This record gives sequence, C-alpha cells and structure tokens, in this order.
Amino acid sequence: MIETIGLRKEFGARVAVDGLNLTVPGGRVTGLLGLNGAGKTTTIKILATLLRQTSGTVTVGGLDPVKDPHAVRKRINLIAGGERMVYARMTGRENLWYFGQLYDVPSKVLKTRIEQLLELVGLTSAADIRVERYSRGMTQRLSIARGLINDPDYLLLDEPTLGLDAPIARDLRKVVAGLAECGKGVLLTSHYLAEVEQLCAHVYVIGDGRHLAQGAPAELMAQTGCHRTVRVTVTDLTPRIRAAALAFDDAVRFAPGGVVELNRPGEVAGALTTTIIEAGGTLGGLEIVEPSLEDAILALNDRSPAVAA
Ligand SMILES: Nc1ncnc2c1ncn2[C@@H]1O[C@H](COP(=O)(O)OP(=O)(O)OP(=O)(O)O)[C@@H](O)[C@H]1O
Repeated sequence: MIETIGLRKEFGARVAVDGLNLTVPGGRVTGLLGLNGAGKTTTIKILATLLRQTSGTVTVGGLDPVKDPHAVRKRINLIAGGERMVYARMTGRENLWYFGQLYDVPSKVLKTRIEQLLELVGLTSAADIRVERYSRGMTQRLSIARGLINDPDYLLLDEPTLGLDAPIARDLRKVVAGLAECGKGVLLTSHYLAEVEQLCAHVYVIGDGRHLAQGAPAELMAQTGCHRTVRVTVTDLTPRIRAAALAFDDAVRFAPGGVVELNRPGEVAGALTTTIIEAGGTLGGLEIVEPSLEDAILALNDRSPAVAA
C-alpha cells in the first residue's frame, strides 16, 4: 500500500500540499479529486519520486521514496494524460523496449511483456509504426503500456483520459478497472467525474492542499447533503398547487415550464406528486435526477473557509 502521513509541499511561500494523509491499497482504484490548483499533481509527483516533500512521510509498499528512490521506482509508475511520455521518432515497440531497459527488466521477460502490453492496449498491429504517425488515442494507449512496462504494483494516473475521444477513454477505463482487479493499487486524478464514480471505490477530496473529505463516491454525496432531485412537471401550475407544494416542503423550488423541484434525502417523489394531484394538478412528467460527484465536490469547496477565501 502507498501511505502518506502529514504530507506537505511548499513552493516558496506557496503551500501546495498541506498535511495530507492518504492510503492507496492494492486491488482498487482510489480517486484524488479537487478543483484546479488543489494539489493533486504535486501529490502524485511526490509519490512518483519526481518531487521531494517539504515534510511528512511517504511509504510505498513499506519503502521510503526519499531514502530508497530506485527501489520505489521499480514498484510504481506514472501516467500523466496531459504529457507526452513516449518518443515520437521511435515505433511503439521500440519505445516499450527502451523504457523496459531503463527499468532493468530482463530482456527475455521484456520481450514477452511488450507483446502482452501491446495486445492489452490494442496496438499489436501498429507496434512497428513510428509514434509520430499515431493518433492521439494511440499515443495515449502506448503511454499506458509504457506505464506498465515495469509491472508496477502501484500506478499513478494523472488525468489519463484527458482529451481522448469517448470510445478510447472507455477502453482505457476498462484497462484501469482490470488492473485493479489484478491486485494493483491505482491512484487516479480526473476531471471527468463520471469516470471517477465508475472506477473509484474510495475517493479523497482536497482543496488548497488540504483534506476536505473521503469515502466512497455515494458516501461523499450523502455526507455533503447532495440528494436526488425530484422534478415534477405540472401542466397547469396554479397558485393553489404552488402553495400546497410549499406546505408539503418549504425546500420546494419552481422552475420554468411548470416544474416543481425538490432535493431531499429519502423517497419523496410519491408524496410530492400525491400532494400536487390532490391540489388539482395534472402531471406532465416526473423525473428523478441522481446527485453527482461534481455536486459533492462543489459543496465541499463552498463549505471550506480556507478554499472559499
Ligand atoms: N513548481 C511549482 N512552483 C510553484 N508553485 C507550484 C509549482 N507546482 C505547483 N505549484 C502550485 O501549487 C498548487 C497546486 O498545484 P497542482 O498542480 O498540484 O494542483 P492540481 O490540483 O494538480 O491542479 P490542476 O487540476 O489544475 O492540475 C497551485 O497553486 C500551483 O500553482
């Protein structure tokens, strides 16, 4: 498992990471979320041994990256979606060979592993084409293969699907889910919150480098009071119906098009529609809108005085 205790990183007077305690166990995808500048990339770079923390401790499978960076690098790898992490002038296969040698993977093992990884990311037929001729999605898939070349126990994914078309991003998500199923520990940052909801069993939310909340995505939504919204369309929204809806619950809101909205925990759709019908309303539609992780993150940031300041 990767563990940080009181992790802190200062860039001059700027505190990018401020006392983070994180745990990334094997066998699941852990999310690290926050608005721009929250400290996600800095945290990932520290875990990847690319940056050194100002204070606090990090252990990767029991090893200290500061004391033993070489051993840690063998056990982790980083894939950053926003950065080109492969060489354009080399073919896909040459890239994998080159990076595998950097990791001291024995040639025989490397040969087999390259074939397996090319297969995994769907690049077998393009393996001997130079990367400069690859599409963006192919380059990204090669970056994933490169990130797995040392068969890492832990994979750090910083916006891995950034800028990818939906089908390619979906394929990558399948690969990531499969890696966690195989026992690897994955730490994922992503602005695509639907991706996080789909992949992450546990999520940390940070703001201004500090811990704001953690839990399963559904727990975070519940913690932040982000409930499902009931949206009833009434064909003739008379003052009487409005009054009855407000008497039912003063959190009721009215939207254009005769829409009556209510965001409350628990099951309120049945009781609200009954109230409207009893007040003489005719239902034109009923929609239940599930809360999103985005709602939860925005609520957490609004709630945090340090972040809001
Ligand atoms: N090398 C650096 N020198 C100075 N400040 C930095 C440096 N790297 C990051 N920062 C600052 O640290 C803070 C955290 O940045 P970081 O890139 O870790 O955030 P992030 O959560 O990854 O943001 P984004 O979602 O925009 O990528 C920001 O205020 C950023 O400006």
